[in-house]
Amino acid sequence: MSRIAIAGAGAFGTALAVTLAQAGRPVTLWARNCDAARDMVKTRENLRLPGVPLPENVTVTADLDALRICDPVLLSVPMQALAGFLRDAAATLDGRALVACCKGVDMTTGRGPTAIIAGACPTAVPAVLTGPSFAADIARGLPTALTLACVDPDHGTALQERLSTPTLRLYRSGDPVGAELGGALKNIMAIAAGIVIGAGLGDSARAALMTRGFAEMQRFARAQGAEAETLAGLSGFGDLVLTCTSTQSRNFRYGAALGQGAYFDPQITVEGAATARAVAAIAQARGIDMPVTQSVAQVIDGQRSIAEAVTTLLSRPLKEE
Ligand SMILES: NC(=O)C1=CN([C@@H]2O[C@H](COP(=O)(O)OP(=O)(O)OC[C@H]3O[C@@H](n4cnc5c(N)ncnc54)[C@H](O)[C@@H]3O)[C@@H](O)[C@H]2O)C=CC1
Ligand SMILES: O=C(CO)COP(=O)(O)O
Repeated sequence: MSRIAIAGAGAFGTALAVTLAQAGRPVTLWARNCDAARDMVKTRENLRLPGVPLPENVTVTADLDALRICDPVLLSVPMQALAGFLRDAAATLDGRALVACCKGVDMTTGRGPTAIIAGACPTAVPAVLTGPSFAADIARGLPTALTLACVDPDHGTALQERLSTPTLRLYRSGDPVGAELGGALKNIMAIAAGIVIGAGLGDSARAALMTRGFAEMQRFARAQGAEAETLAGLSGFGDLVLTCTSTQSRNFRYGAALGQGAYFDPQITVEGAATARAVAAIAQARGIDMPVTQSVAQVIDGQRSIAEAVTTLLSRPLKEE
């Protein structure tokens, strides 16, 4: 059986490497930065996931050629870097199962990860691994459940078995578009929830925001061809609940900083910001009603204050739920 590879040695890729390796499956973890790879080889730790020792059967490398013998390859680079990464890596990675672990919509093309994989690697089997899970929780061996989505049921079943571990339980789905949109859209809502809490608007407002945000997520996903049930599962509703209610979420913390008018380190990965812009543009072009997403995009781009966004949302015409 070929080795599992993980491309992208951030917090999430490293956490997946740890749980898979602990379950007895050797993993090759690829980092683009040679110095970072060398440090990890030396210290057996990744600074993005501090306090978690890398098991012996995790091989860290910055050499893309090392992935030639691996299948599946999990893609855990940030969403806005995925297309560029695959342009460079397509010749090495085409033909195998490529499992997108990133959450978002590409700002340049408006595409999700599986469409980007299919465009760059036409003979690959695209799949998605997504759902409510913080890297630190997975790495600590806390119980976690995720969605593994793949159009082909045989490949989906094989990936589900290969990537489940005693603490990481994967549920199968045949709707990768729905699964990836759930993960992308909930990050926008997590920013909005953070804004609500940061600005002191209260828990009731957050519950309203999450519920109306979920309606908006379903509307957008259905218009993109997703199945409604997928959004109601781990990859949509599950991850929405997690990231809108936990300060572990970077998207939530970013929103909270916006709400408080506080500084937020721009080096921190906040997938929902670029995705809000991408989704707002698609929604506007296609006439999909996305008031929360539009407000988030406008607030993060400084086109509207939080007070103005709240007034606009509250003064929309009254309607049926
Ligand atoms: N951290 C978490 O708890 C979870 C993260 N995710 C998703 O995983 C994806 C990655 O997030 P994290 O690992 O948390 O981010 P991170 O900020 O910890 O690390 C990102 C990694 O990607 C690398 N990278 C950046 N640009 C790259 C490029 N052009 N080519 C190759 N590598 C590049 C960076 O060097 C860094 O190692 C995101 O889409 C995120 O939404 C999903 C579930 C949980
Ligand atoms: O996607 C995640 C949890 O499922 C991680 O959320 P953040 O990227 O907001 O930290």
